[in-house]
Amino acid sequence: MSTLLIDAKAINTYYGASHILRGIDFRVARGETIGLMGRNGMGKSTLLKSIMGLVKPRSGSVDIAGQPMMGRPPYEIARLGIAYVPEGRGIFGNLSVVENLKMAARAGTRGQRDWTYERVLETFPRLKERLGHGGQQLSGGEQQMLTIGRALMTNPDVLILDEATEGLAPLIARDIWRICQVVRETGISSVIVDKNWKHVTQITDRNVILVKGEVVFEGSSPELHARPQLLQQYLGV
Ligand SMILES: Nc1ncnc2c1ncn2[C@@H]1O[C@H](COP(=O)(O)OP(=O)(O)OP(=O)(O)O)[C@@H](O)[C@H]1O
Repeated sequence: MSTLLIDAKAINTYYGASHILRGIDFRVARGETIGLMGRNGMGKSTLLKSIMGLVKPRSGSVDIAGQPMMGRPPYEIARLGIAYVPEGRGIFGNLSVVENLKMAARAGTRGQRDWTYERVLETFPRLKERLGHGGQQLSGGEQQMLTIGRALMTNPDVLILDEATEGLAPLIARDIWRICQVVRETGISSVIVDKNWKHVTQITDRNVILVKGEVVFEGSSPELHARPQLLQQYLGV
């Protein structure tokens, strides 16, 4: 079995005539935590959507767990163990917290059921206090936790978080980072897109920086920290 859970090669993605992703290679190995960084509009979300089958690249290949999946629908990609939490959430506002979580439950690709309803609630004590609430009655941070909790209920091999802490109060954001660490410790791979490079690089094995749809840096957190001029140049920090 391939050890690469995601193996995207030479991806070129367009929106109409705009050439957004320019020959990107991006891979995720089992157990790896990856930071995907870059300023606004550099193509991070488009890369994630290209992997998830939400946007079809014009050329390149996307293999998921060793299977060629480019152009396949998102649910088929999710079935291969990829859980995607898009920017801006996406819970079912008219369903309760319990319903949102329980409807997502399934075993992972190897039959694993590490993330049960009970474990998700232990990990997100705030949700436990809101079980009967409808999704739309939750605060932004609670909604984000519910989306992540729902993704974990699918027992994924890879968890993809696009701007999960965006707009959240610092205490709530800290809770999301704690959860990222728990996810890492349970051996699930993650791809984390976040503006806070300090938090990102604390938990990542590898970081990828995009500028105008191209990979301009790829390396470990110590490698990135050793080159502060890159942070300045590519992230504007
Ligand atoms: N549906 C769309 N149609 C046309 N252009 C789009 C669409 N979505 C994104 N774009 C453009 O594609 C480029 C890359 O956007 P993308 O959302 O992938 O960037 P990003 O790095 O995720 O940044 P952000 O943090 O702002 O989401 C931007 O120039 C954006 O304006």
